[in-house]
Amino acid sequence: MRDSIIGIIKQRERAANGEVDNFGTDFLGLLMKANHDADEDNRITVDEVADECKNFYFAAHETTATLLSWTILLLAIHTDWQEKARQEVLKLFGQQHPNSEGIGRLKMMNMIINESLRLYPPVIALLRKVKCAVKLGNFILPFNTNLNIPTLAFHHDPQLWGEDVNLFKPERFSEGVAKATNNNPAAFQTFGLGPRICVGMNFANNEAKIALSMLLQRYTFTLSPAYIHSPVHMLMVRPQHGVQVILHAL
Ligand code: HEM
Repeated sequence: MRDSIIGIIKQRERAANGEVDNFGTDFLGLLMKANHDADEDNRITVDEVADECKNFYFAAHETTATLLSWTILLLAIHTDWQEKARQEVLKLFGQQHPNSEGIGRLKMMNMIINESLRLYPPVIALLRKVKCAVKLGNFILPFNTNLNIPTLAFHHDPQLWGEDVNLFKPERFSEGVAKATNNNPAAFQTFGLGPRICVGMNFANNEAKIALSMLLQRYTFTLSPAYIHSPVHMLMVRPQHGVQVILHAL
C-alpha cells in the first residue's frame, strides 16, 4: 500500500510541476505541503504522509462500510423502520440527490443510524495507556497500565439501556443521544470520547445518510434466506459472510 501511495504523491508532484502552491487543498495536498514545509521542525516525512493516508483510508472506509452493512441488515429485517425512513427521505428529497440542508433534517434516519451504531459499534473498544499514575474513582491506575474501554459491553449493558438492550429500537434516540443515555456519554461511545474523538464523525454520519437515502429512494429490500448471522471481530465487527438482501426496484 505504501508504494501505491508514494506513486500517487509522485503523480501529484508532476501535475503540480513541483510547485507547492499547486499541490491542492484536499487532504493529500495539505499533507504534501507539510512534507515540503520551509520550517524543518514542522516538516513531515514521506513515510508520515503515507501513514496518514493509510490511517485515514482505514479509519474512514472500513468503519463506514461496516456501519452501512449492519444498518442495511437491520432495515431489511425491520421493514417498518425501513418504510419510515423511506417516507422521510421521499418527503425531503423526492427523487432528487440528497442535499446538505435535507441531510441535516433526517431525524428518523439519524435515530436508525444511532441504534445501529449502538448494537453494532464498528470499533468495539478504545485502547489507552496510563501516562502517569492516576486515581479514577475508587481505582488507582498505575503508570503504564494498558486499558481496554469496552464500547461493545457498554452498548449492551441492561443497566444503561434497560432489559430490551438487545432489541433494535431506534425510538430510544427520538429525543437525542443525551436523553437516550441519561447524560452518560460513556453509554454511547461509538466514535470515542474526549480530545481523541473521531475526527470523521460528522463526515461518516453524512456519508451514511447519503448512501442510505439513495438506496431507499430506489429500492425496498428484504433479507435473503442465504444470510447467516455471524458477527466477527476482524479489527471491526463485521458480518462474516456478508449481508445478502433481496432488492425490489420501486
Ligand atoms: C462509522 C464510522 C466511524 C466510526 C465508528 C469511527 C470510530 C472512531 C473511534 C472510536 C475513534 C477513536 C479511537 C480512540 O479514541 O482510540 C476514531 C478516531 C479517528 N477516526 Fe473515526 N470512525 C468512523 C469514521 C471515520 C471517518 C469517516 C474518518 C475520516 C474521514 C475517520 C477518521 C478518524 C481519525 C483520523 C481518528 C483518529 C483521531 C485522533 O486520534 O485524534 N473516522 N474513529
